[in-house]
Amino acid sequence: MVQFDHFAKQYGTTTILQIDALTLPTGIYWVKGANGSGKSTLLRSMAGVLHFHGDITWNNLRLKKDTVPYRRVVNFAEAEPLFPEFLTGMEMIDLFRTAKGGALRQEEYYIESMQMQAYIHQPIGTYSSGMLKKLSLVLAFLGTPQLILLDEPAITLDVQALDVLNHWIDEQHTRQGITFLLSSHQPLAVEGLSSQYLQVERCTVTVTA
Ligand SMILES: Nc1ncnc2c1ncn2[C@@H]1O[C@H](COP(=O)(O)OP(=O)(O)OP(=O)(O)O)[C@@H](O)[C@H]1O
Repeated sequence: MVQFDHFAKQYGTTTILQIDALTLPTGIYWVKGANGSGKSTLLRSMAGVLHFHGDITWNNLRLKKDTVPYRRVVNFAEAEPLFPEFLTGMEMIDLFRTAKGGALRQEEYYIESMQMQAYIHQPIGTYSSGMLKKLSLVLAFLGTPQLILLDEPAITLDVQALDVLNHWIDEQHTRQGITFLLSSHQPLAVEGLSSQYLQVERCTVTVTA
């Protein structure tokens, strides 16, 4: 369960989001909203990447007080990921898996199902945008996350890769009870997607049936 407690995010003097109190039970949420409404700001705040006022809690872990344990179970993939170009995909995976406490060789299932074997040992600087996106999605599933935040996961993915991603989400939600927040401008074909979604509008976030 996610809880927002007097959450507010400003850039300079402009308030982008204000959520006094909001609880999100376990589930799969589609985060909707117009360009510039604050979807990425919301997800980046929840990931602990941005400074904000108030606090966000995942179960009993408060982001600001329990930062390390919170970030261990909350994984995030940026809309437009940026990684050091001189590292290989596998080196990034090793770094993330170790930091997130994932089991040895956990990544193999994800690499194989996304068919990334041919380039996973190549430097990231040689990757296309779709290859980079796939890597960022693999990283978001490593460790033992309880909440996964995916910002625009569908962009640059081919149809086959999108099917694989939908399967990962459905499988991890069903088997492990992982909660997902997925921001997307396109309708998502995830099987377990709840009928509720998060509507982000300037300054407000509402859960809508
Ligand atoms: N670093 C920043 N400095 C100042 N303003 C910012 C910054 N980042 C985002 N904003 C502003 O915050 C608002 C929300 O941006 P955000 O990227 O969260 O929107 P979004 O809903 O994800 O948009 P899109 O659908 O276009 O990706 C926008 O008005 C944007 O201009």
